[in-house]
Amino acid sequence: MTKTRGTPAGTSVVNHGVPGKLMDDAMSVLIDFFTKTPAEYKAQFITDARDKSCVLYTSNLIYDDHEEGIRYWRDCFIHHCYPLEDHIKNWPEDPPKYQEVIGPYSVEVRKFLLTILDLLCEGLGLEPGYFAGDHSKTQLLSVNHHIPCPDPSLTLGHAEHSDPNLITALHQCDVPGLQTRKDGQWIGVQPIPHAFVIIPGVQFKPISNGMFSSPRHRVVANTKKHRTTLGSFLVPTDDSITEPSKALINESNPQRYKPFTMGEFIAGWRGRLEEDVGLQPFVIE
Ligand SMILES: O=C(O)CCC(=O)C(=O)O
Ligand SMILES: [Fe+2]
Repeated sequence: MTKTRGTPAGTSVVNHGVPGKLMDDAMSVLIDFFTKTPAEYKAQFITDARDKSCVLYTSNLIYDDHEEGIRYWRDCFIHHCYPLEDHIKNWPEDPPKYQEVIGPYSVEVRKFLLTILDLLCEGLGLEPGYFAGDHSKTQLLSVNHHIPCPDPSLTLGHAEHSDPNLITALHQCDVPGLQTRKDGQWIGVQPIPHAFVIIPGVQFKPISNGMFSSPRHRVVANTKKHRTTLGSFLVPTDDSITEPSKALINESNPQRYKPFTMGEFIAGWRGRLEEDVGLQPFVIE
């Protein structure tokens, strides 16, 4: 059985079934991608077209639209992972082991996340497998790379946010930086070797009829070291419906959210950092 260590940012999970060697290989391939793969090769992934298979960008995908105009101290590489055979051919060929390592890594992380989702079903009164179809069909690997920052007091590696998707498994390198908010204070989420930090996304608030909130988190920049993290995101398809679990609704706990599709949610979300603002259109007053 998985051994969990509760932190307010979600939960760091070890003994999760993803082999430690595969995690180390994945981390080292991605560090190589950011630090050794020639810039001329990587330039092919820099694009404004958001429907491209792989996108390499700096700061925040949607910062031009962002009302606060926030810029992050990070580079990010993101691509689809599921179904593997549809996407692997579009992934980088430099480092040469990219596809050979990240293919099995993404398959194993997906299996693990689906197991976690089944455990969450129990607590939410949903039948096992409830999240296995369209709710979790889109799988993204989002890799953050933060170079050393001369003045961390001026910027953040990643601004405070909640993840807008269903669930995230975050794999940190050994350089700290992730922080979570608890009782108005920021607390560091220390990297634990071979652990994943599980971050339930904003979708769990309406699914749990308001019982769960998605943990708010941010990343502080570091003056000396590079920091790399691999985020595996499971995201509902655009037409998948999010709605409160019927098992949690009764006379004393009436339904608090209308059903909505992921497409409707994302159209209004557009990088808002507040989960409650993104969910506001679906609240039953
Ligand atoms: O890099 C980290 O530690 C966190 C990244 C994160 O929160 C995200 O990609 O949503
Ligand atoms: Fe996040």
